[in-house]
This record gives sequence, structure tokens and C-alpha cells, in this order.
Amino acid sequence: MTPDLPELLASATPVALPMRVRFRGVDVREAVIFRGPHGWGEFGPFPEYADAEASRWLAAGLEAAWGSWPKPVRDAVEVNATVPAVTPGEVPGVLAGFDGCRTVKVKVAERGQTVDDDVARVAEVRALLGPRVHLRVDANAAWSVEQAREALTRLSAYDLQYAEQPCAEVAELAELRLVLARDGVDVPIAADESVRRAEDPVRVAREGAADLVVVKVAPLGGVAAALAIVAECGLPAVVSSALDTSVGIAAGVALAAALPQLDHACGLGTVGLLAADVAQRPLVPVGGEIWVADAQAVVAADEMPGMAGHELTGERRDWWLRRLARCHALL
Ligand SMILES: O=C(O)CCC(=O)c1ccccc1C(=O)O
Ligand SMILES: [Mg+2]
Repeated sequence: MTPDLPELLASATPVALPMRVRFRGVDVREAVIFRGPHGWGEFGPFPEYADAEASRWLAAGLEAAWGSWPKPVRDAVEVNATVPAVTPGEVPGVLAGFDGCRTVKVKVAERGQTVDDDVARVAEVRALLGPRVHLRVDANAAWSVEQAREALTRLSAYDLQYAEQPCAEVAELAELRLVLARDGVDVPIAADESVRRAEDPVRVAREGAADLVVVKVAPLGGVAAALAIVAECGLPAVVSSALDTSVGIAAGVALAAALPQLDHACGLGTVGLLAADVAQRPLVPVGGEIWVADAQAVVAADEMPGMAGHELTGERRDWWLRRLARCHALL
């Protein structure tokens, strides 16, 4: 499943895709796209990640291009809209990129903002979409237990499906679950960073610190590895993206399609946050779903015409190719 380095470098193309909306503090998403005998793969660990962590992202890309994926057990995957930490006025424009989505994830606890900003954003989504849509929030580990208690108590007025990674530590998540239960605040807790960036991705489940787990193919080292982690966790799973191009999203769809049980919409609509994509037919939700056959078609395509005009050059290109080589050496 692992090609030698020259074989990998032969097709490796570092690209930079502009974003429609700033997300995670970035407005250009960079990644390397390559092609193996089975199709296209993506390597796009965030720039600040060290090589050991980034090499798992490479393993996932190589699984797509040189390996294979488990058999799908469903034809389509329901997808959520993802709303970055924008102002209420920007919410309609963001939602317009997510056709037919009946679940919305709203980013909260952005640095430099307040709980009032979060409440205003969540209230705007609820007001625009009505009571039938599922709303979840994602704090990306930014809150203390006390801050999470206060924020989620206020946000629970808008009926939340769950709160994703409200605090950083497993022990904090466990404590928060007890505090919310004691207060009668009905907001389930999902673990994201506690799974994808942890030494032991199953610990959060073992310690009863989450009601469900968010799983991402690239940081967990591939579809097969992520499937095994979900099985070991024994909790409901939500597949999410790492802000990938359509190539990485296709791997997420493969995971979501192979899970024995899938009861929640998945965070795989994020191509809608990009202003450009590599694929001929970008893998965005239609009617709130992505079809597994469409994801398979992206990976098997002969060409990635969207790469044209977005190839990195010079220092940035060299940086990505050197990083790719270092991570390859770690596999
Ligand atoms: O889950 C989603 O709706 C979209 C993906 C997403 O939020 C995300 C994308 C890139 C990096 C981190 C995250 C995150 O879930 O924290
Ligand atoms: Mg998250």
C-alpha cells in the first residue's frame, strides 16, 4: 500500500485553494494531491502539525490512492452544513453553500469573540431554519468546564443536538457531562480533538467522557483505521472532514458509507466553504446528501481539472514536497 518516494512524487501536486469564508483562521487551504493505481489521494495536514502527526494524514491518502476501502453499506450519506464563526448577517450566505442540509454545525468560542456572539449566531441559524433542523455547536476545545457550563446553558435554549469538544481534556469533558446532568441541561457531548489528536483515541470513550465520537479519516490514518476506532469506542459516530478538497471528502464518504451504524448527519459538506476545488464535479451536498457513487467517481476520475491555476510554486511548493518526503519516511 506504500509506494516508494519517487513513485509518490511523480504525481504529487501541491495546491492552494481560496476559501469563501475564513475558517480556523485560514483563508487559503493548501494540500498535496497525488494519483496511484486506485485513484486520487490527498495529503493536507495543517501547517503547524509536526511530522509524526502529519504522517497519519499521508497514510490515509495512500490508502485511497494505492490501497482500497471497505465495502459501503449505504448509497448516500446525510451531510450537515458548517457555519464558521461569522456574524449573524453572514449566516444566510454561508448556508446557501449547503443545499438541502437539515443539520447545521455552528462554530463557537472563537478567539476574540464572546458568548453573546455565539448566542447571536446560533439564534440566527435557528430563526432562519426553524425548529425542525438539528443544530450542533463546536467549540474546538476552547472552554474551561465553567465557561462551557455557562455557554451551553445559554445555548441550550436553541435546542442543541450536541456540543463538540467544548473543553480540551478528557477529564474536563467527563466533569462537564456530570455538571450539565446535575443542572438539567440536556446537551450531549461529542469528542473530536480527544479522538483525532490523542495518543489513545479510544480513551475518551472508555472513560465515559463523551456521548458520541467525531471521526476524521486523515488524522486517524485512513478509513480502515477509523472504522476500527469507532468499533472500539462503541459510541455513535459522526464522520467529519478536515476541510479537505473533494478528494479527501471522498474518503470521508467512504468511511461514513462503511459504518455499520450511522444515525447523524456527517460534517462532509465543507467543499461548500471553498471558493475553488480540484475535482471536475465538486463533492458538495445535493438535497442534504452526498451520494457514495459520486464520491467513488471523484477518486477514480482521470483528471483533476480544478488543480489548474491553483498549483503552488516556489518556496511553498518545495515546503510541501519536503514535508511529504519526511512523512513518507516515517511510514
Ligand atoms: O464537522 C464539520 O461540520 C466540518 C468540519 C470541521 O468542523 C473541521 C474542519 C477542519 C478542522 C477541524 C474541524 C472541526 O470539526 O473541528
Ligand atoms: Mg470539531
